[in-house]
Amino acid sequence: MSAEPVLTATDVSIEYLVDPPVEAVKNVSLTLHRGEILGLAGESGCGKSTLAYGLNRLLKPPAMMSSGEVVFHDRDGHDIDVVGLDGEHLRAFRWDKVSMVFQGAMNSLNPVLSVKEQLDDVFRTHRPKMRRRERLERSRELLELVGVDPDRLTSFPHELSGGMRQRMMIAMALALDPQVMIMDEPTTALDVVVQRGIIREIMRLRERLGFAVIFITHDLPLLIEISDRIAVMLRGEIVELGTADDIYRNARHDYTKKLLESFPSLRGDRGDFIRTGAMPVASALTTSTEAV
Ligand SMILES: Nc1ncnc2c1ncn2[C@@H]1O[C@H](COP(=O)(O)OP(=O)(O)OP(=O)(O)O)[C@@H](O)[C@H]1O
Repeated sequence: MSAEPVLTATDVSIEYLVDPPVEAVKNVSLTLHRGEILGLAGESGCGKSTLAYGLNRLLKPPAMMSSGEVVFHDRDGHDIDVVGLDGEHLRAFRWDKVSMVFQGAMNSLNPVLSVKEQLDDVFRTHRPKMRRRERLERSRELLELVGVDPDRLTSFPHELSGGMRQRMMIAMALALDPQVMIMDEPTTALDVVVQRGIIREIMRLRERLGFAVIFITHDLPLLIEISDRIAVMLRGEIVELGTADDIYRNARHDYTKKLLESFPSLRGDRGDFIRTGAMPVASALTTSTEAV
């Protein structure tokens, strides 16, 4: 992780314009650094997804960003005012600079197109100069990157296991070499062994490709395991933000303490294996390399 910022949010507030209006995100400021994994923790309904969607300009009515600034610091040195983007510029920004992996790949993948056709779509839209052969090579490479046999390119989503579909989503999110990936409960619907395999893959890819991650999950032990820093949200506000070690060992806010206590595996000595050793993820997660 570097100290160089890649995404800065300042005083972001987001409302759902329903009756009565819901203030889902309130004056949130945070900085995501290049290559860092920032975990977003907090109970259901605290505003994690709304904030993530806001950062990537994916909010749809009745959601509205009522105030705030989001700036993307591109690797070529330019700053992009994300809130001000529209039309072609917004389309080029999403996927290219910041991509997103949602829970439940079946809802995000197109059921009537093969994986190859879906990856091809991404390239044809964002990299119109790429030749057919290059697109195919890059698609095969992406599948290999996420631990799926490239021969699966011709498969349709329903022909793949849940874990493979989620890996395909990650491949699509990686397709344009984004600098930030927002992952909203990317493995929640999967069983624990599959989850661990995918999380390990994400960590490995992050090391190799250097993108930063905003990782959203209810699984606080997992967040402590994989994050560099963790932001704890409560009723739309970030009430604590610190290194994962600090959050785990020296939580200050009562709510963070309560959240930690609600995970028995984090209490007392049993939790001490977490984040010890040089490779926390490898130490605590299974070492199977099978793509499931
Ligand atoms: N379409 C909507 N209309 C009105 N209120 C909404 C809508 N979507 C979300 N909300 C409200 O906004 C608040 C934040 O919701 P959000 O989904 O961002 O929370 P979350 O922390 O991501 O929850 P979860 O972990 O369950 O996904 C909640 O109070 C929720 O009820």
